[in-house]
Amino acid sequence: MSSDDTVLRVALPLPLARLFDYRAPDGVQVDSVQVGARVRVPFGPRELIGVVAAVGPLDAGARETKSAVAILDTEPLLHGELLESLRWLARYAHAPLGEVLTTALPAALRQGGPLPETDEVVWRLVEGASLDKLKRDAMPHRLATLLAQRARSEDELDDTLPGWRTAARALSTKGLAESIRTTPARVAGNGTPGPALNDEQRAAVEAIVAHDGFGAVLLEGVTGSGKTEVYLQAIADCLARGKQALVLVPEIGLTPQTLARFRTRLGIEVHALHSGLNDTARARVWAAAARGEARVIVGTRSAVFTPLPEAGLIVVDEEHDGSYKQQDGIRYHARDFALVRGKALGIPVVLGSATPSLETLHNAQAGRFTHVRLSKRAGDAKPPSVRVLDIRKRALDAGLSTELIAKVRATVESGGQVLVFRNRRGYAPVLLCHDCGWSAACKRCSTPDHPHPMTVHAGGRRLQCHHCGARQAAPMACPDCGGLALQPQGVGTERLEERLIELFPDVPVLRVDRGSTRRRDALESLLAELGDRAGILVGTQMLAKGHDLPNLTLVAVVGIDEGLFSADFRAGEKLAQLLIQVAGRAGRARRAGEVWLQTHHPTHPLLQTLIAGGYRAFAEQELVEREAAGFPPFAHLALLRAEAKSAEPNTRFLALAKACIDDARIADVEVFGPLPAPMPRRAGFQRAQLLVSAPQRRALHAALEAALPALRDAPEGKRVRWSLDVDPVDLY
Ligand SMILES: Nc1ncnc2c1ncn2[C@@H]1O[C@H](COP(=O)(O)OP(=O)(O)OP(=O)(O)O)[C@@H](O)[C@H]1O
Ligand SMILES: [Zn+2]
Repeated sequence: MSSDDTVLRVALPLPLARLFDYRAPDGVQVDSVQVGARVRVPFGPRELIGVVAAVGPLDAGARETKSAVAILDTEPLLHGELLESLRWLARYAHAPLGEVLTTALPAALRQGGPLPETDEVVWRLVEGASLDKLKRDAMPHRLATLLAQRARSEDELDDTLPGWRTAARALSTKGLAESIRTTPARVAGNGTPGPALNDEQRAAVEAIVAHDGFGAVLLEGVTGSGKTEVYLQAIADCLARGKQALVLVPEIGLTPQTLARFRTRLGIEVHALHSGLNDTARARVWAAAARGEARVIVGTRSAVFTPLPEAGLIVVDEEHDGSYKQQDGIRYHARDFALVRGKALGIPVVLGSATPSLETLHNAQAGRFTHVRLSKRAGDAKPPSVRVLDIRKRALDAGLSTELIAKVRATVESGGQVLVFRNRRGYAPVLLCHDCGWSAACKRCSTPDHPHPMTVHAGGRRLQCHHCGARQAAPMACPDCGGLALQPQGVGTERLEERLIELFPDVPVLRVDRGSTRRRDALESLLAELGDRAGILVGTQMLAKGHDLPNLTLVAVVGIDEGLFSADFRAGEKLAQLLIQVAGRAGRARRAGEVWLQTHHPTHPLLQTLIAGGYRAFAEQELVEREAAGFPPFAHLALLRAEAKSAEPNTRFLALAKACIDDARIADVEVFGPLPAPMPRRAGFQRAQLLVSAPQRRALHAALEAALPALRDAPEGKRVRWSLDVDPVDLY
């Protein structure tokens, strides 16, 4: 094959399910171009960055083939396992490879930037430095003590010891410390040993490290049972074998507290990857991992795309967490993709949770995952006791019953901390006119049949739509009847906070939700400020995870009743997980914890089962029901969504899709719809959907495979925004 007849097949970031052929740039030997290298190519009037997916013979029927502008990588950026896994993902999501690669690469690399340098300035003590002359506990002494454990990069010092630079200068002048440029992670020191593991924890670590090759391990441990200690030991083992470890955590679980714990215990630089990093920093971590310099990477969802040339272990903490599912673009599930990668890499994957997803439990029961349990809390902590408070016919004060207020008072008076959990941000869920019954609805998200209420914020002065973000000032008078009887209905976290401050003026009341803690570390400093003092935290699910508050003894759950009656078949599972996780914040240290649950439905089966038998009993019952109803994990779903300014194009497109799937005549595939989405209008768009279900994945994929080519070309498809979600988590 002469190089004249050889072309580069390039994956471009376009919603087109094909590769694009280009000749090598002028002066470049086509044979020298490697699959996985980035390339800059002309596309219409613009230039795009793509990735070479294959090098192959020119298609005989091809018209003029343009030349690429430049090859950006001499070594392939994507190769080996990661490239193969991403190709798998493209097939599984029925998405163009170019879009999958765009999702997987850090923005700076996607835009064509060079693979960044990864050496950093690292501080260390000079040989034989004596700390005797330093004043104890002064900054230079504290810095020197840190450096005595191991050398540390400037980035890490910024995180751990604010204001360290002056101290470093002082140490350097005294000839005690020096800085060098090096690649960070190679400067391992000694970790600080953690608590001695209990028998269950030890068995769990052994079950993980026993895997020589791929194996999925479900680590089901009650809240506070020491799952993190198990991860840390397994990671230490992985490091000792000279391998890299990747740890995935939920979006709100990656706190500076977690990172500090990992760094101290492992005695090595831990690279964090999360949405708070800028593009350069992300690309640097990616590069450090690709070069094998980053040995431990802890990150949120998209960190699952980190290259791991020397992989040894992947951990997915809180594997049931909703934030692992990407909800737009390429709708991948980080836990599921972690399993795919683990298999391709031949390494163990640990899925940890106190409340495993039903998918994962089902896999464990079917024998596909090893199942290990931590059945009790670590150390001296006891499980919290749970009390259900029947509030039917009781007077409520900002949603709080008299008994509950008395209990909160008793708790703070005895020096304890209280968490009041309410999963609704804002002041009140609805603004209602008491004269005529008008209520404030979002103009962009409501239909005549489905008014979507706007949430009241700022003590009643502002209205906000939690779905499309629309905001406006609250009206002074009712727009319908002109009456002045507008009243916020129901209770959100803001209103609870306001009332609790009035009721308990002598203790700090802190509100924790997305409104109050936009910045990543804001929550951390709020909690640090509270310390061990008596006080009250009011919050949404942001408070349900990841935080160890030793002095928190009472968790009060108010207003979860909406969740008991949702139409979504996963609502029960989500509510059960949330309740167990929130309850798990209570009594994590020596003081015993209590959970009080206020409800109008004390006899609801979900609550009854959870209280009598815990998450286990709930999950078992729910699995039976899912099987009977033919829902996941006993069926596999794909959701085809369409949105348009009016309803008609959606229906046309989805009807066509249904016809295409029906025509394919794949056995056992069922199609439901077209139907309006559970939220039939959002931000001015009408929304409809088609649900495809099959008992076997293979049948589901065959049906999609058969229908998609026609849908991609159909004129009906050009009049709507449509997307396909394989394994949807939210059905709207
Ligand atoms: N073997 C042990 N002995 C004593 N204390 C332990 C032991 N293992 C863990 N702990 C302590 O128990 C607490 C809970 O541990 P850890 O955070 O690992 O639990 P977890 O299961 O990850 O918690 P959760 O998932 O509920 O957030 C921590 O303060 C930890 O230091
Ligand atoms: Zn809206």
